[in-house]
Amino acid sequence: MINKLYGTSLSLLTDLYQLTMAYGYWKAGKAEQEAVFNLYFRKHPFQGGFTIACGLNSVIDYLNEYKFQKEDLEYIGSLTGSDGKKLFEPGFLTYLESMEFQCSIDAIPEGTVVFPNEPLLRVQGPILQCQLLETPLLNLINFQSLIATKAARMRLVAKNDALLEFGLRRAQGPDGGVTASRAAYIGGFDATSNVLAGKLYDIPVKGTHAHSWVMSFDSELESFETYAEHMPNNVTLLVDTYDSLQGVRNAIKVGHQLRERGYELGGIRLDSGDLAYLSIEARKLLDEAGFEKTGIVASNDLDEHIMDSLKRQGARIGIWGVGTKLITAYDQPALGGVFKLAAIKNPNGEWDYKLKLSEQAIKVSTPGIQQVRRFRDSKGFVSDMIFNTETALIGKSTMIDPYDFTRNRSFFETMPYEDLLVPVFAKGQLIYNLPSIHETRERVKSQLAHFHEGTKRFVNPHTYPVGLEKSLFDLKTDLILKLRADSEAANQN
Ligand SMILES: Nc1ncnc2c1ncn2[C@@H]1O[C@H](COP(=O)(O)OP(=O)(O)OP(=O)(O)O)[C@@H](O)[C@H]1O
Ligand SMILES: O=P(O)(O)OC[C@H]1O[C@H](OP(=O)(O)OP(=O)(O)O)[C@H](O)[C@@H]1O
Ligand SMILES: O=C(O)c1cccnc1
Repeated sequence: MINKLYGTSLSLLTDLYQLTMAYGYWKAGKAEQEAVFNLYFRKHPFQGGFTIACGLNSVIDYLNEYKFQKEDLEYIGSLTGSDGKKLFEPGFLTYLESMEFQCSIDAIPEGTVVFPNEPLLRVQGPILQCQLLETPLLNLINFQSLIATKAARMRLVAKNDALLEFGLRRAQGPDGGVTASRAAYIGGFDATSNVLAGKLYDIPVKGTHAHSWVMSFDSELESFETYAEHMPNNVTLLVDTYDSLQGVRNAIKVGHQLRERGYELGGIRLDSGDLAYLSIEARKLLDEAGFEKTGIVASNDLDEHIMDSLKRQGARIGIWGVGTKLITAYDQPALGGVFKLAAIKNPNGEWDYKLKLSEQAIKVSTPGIQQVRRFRDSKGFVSDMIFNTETALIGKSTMIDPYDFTRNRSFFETMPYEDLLVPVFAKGQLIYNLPSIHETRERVKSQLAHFHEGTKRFVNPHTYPVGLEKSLFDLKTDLILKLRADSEAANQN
C-alpha cells in the first residue's frame, strides 16, 4: 500500500548513513555477517501507561516490494563525498541491485498493548540488510503506534460513543494523513472523513458538511432544506454557523420534512461554543420535538482530556469528531522508538552479544535475541518478561526490574502466558497471515480489557511491570561491567 501511494519502491526511504554503513560493511567483508537488531521505545507517549503497537502491516507492504530499482541505483551512484569523488564504487551498486531480502523478522502483532523496552520487532539477517532497514522500520512503526495510542486513549474516554476522525486537513502531509487515519481506526475510531484512507484500508467513511455550505445560501434554513432534499439518507446538519440553538430549531424543521418523505434526521453537529451546555440544550430541543434518535456530533479542537471533561459535565454528545489533536498527536508529536544492534554472529557460529552504554540508565540497550513473555492470572495480564531465546527457560523463571535489581518476581511454568513476538518473515519469505484491519481493531479492544484500570488512567498511571529474565539481566550486567572496565583500561593506556 505504502509503495502504491508513491508509485515506486521505497528502498531509498532511508538515511544516507545507512547506505554509507552498508557500503562500509560490504568493503570490510562484513555485509553478510548475521546480526540481530531490536526495535523498541523507551517511554510511553502522552505521559500514559500503555502504547499500542501499530505499523507492522506497512512494514510488510514495504518489505514485500523491497528492491533497489535502476533509477535508485543511478541516484546512489551519483552521490559524491567531500573531495567531489563518487561515494560508492560501481561494485557496491551491483551488489545492491542483485540483493534479495533475506532477513527474518519476528514482531508483536499490530493492536497489541506494549511497554517500554519490549522489542516490537526483531530483525535477524545479514548486517548490511538489517542496517538499511533501521530508518524505514522506525518511520513506519513510530508514527502509527503513536497515533493508534492517541486514538485508543480517546476510545477509553468515549466508551460506546461513536468516534469520527476528521484530521486530514491538519495532518503532516498526505501520507501523514492517510497512515494516521489507518492507525486511528485501529486504535478505536469508527470512521474517517478521509476518502483515500477509506478506499485504501477499508475504513468506513463518514461526514457532515462545513460552514461554507450554510454561508452559501441566503438563510441557514434554506441551506439545511437543500442539503436534505438532495441527500436525504445522509443528513447531519452543522448548526453553529450563526446561533447554535436556533440552528437546532432549523434542523428540527428539516427533520419533520424528512419524516414526511420517509427519512430521518441523522444528526446535528456543534462546532463551537460551550459544547456541554449546547449539547444538553440541543438534546432537550430534539427530544421535545420527537427526535430522540437524532445524534449530536461535537467537534472543535477535541482531545481525550476535553472529551473527559465534557463527559463529566454531563454533555449529551454521542458522536465525537476529532481532527488536529489526534492526527498530529498534538501534545507529543513523536514516539521515540529506536533500533539497536543486540547480537552478531562470530566466525565460530556463536552469538557475540552487543550493548550500547550510556550515562543514562534508560539509554543502555539490552543484548540478546529477545522475546517477550506476557503472564496472566484470572483477572488479566500481570507482567511481561523479556528473555533471550538462546537461554532455555525451564521450570521457574525469575524476572528482575532492570532499573532496580532488588525488585524481582518469580513465575512458574504452570502460570499461563503468551510469547508476544510471532514469526513474520523467515529468511525473506513472508510467513505471517495478516489479520484484517477490523480484526486488528478488535485486538486493541480486547487487549486493553485485560489490563488493570490503573494502567489506563491518564494521570500518574500505574507502571505495568516489565522486567528482564534473570539470565538476560546477568548477561546485560556482565556486558556493562566488561565494557566499563575495557574503557577504563583504555583510558589508562
Ligand atoms: N464545556 C466545555 N468544557 C471544556 N472545554 C470545552 C467546553 N466547550 C468547548 N470546549 C473546548 O474549548 C476549546 C475552545 O472553545 P471556545 O468556545 O473558547 O472557542 P470556539 O468555540 O472555538 O470559538 P470559535 O470557534 O467561535 O472561534 C475547544 O477545544 C473546545 O473543544
Ligand atoms: O477541530 P478539529 O479537531 O481539528 O476537527 C476538525 C475541524 O475541521 C473543521 O474545521 P475548519 O477547518 O472549518 O476550522 P475551524 O473550525 O477551526 O474554523 C471542523 O469543523 C472541525 O472543527
Ligand atoms: O465531515 C465533517 O463534518 C468534517 C470533515 C472534516 C473536518 N471537519 C469536519
